[in-house]
Amino acid sequence: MTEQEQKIEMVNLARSLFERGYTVGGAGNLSVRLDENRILVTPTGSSLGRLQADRLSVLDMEGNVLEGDKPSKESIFHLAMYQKNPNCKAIVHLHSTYLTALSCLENLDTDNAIKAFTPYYVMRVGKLPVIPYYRPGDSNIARELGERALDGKAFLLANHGVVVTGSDLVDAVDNTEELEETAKLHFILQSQKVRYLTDDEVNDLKNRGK
Ligand SMILES: O=C(CO)COP(=O)(O)O
Ligand SMILES: [Zn+2]
Repeated sequence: MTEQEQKIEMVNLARSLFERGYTVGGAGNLSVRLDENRILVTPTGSSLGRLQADRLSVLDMEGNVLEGDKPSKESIFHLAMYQKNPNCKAIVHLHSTYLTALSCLENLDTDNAIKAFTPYYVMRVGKLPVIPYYRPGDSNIARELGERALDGKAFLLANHGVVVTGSDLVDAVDNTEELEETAKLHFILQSQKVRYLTDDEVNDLKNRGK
């Protein structure tokens, strides 16, 4: 894909997320690793429903702006994750309803906020560690996500939202949609007796990919 095609893909996927209610207002941000030395990221304060390809921010790995508008205030955590995990090629950060609701609960299991009860959650995401609350844009989010970037594909930011990675932007968006759906089911099933997948069932899925 050319760089221009990657920009257009980001605009289209962001609009699709916005139109289906995964994000509102100016919340959330997306990024893609363009090459060894540069990332593409959504501008700060922008609605994911109304991005423009030629205004997306291009940054070097130190966070210097090479092209486009002022980048997301969360670019520092995006950069930290790319620097620590070379397999991470795209990142979606949203305040989607069910995952954000989950992030506000007390007494979450910080190693894994959603225990597996469906195969696609295991195949696409696996587990959901929780990062403690810091204000949006705080460099501590970058420090924590950098330290844990190799631990998994998705992270819940306490009292804030979710961060999901992928092998490209389509993969990161698909992982995010699956995870938001899993959080929704988690709440629907809240007062029911759930049969969780057994360790053997989870391991069998892990070995098969998606
Ligand atoms: O979700 C957000 C902060 O956590 C949105 O911030 P930006 O508009 O700077 O990307
Ligand atoms: Zn946010």
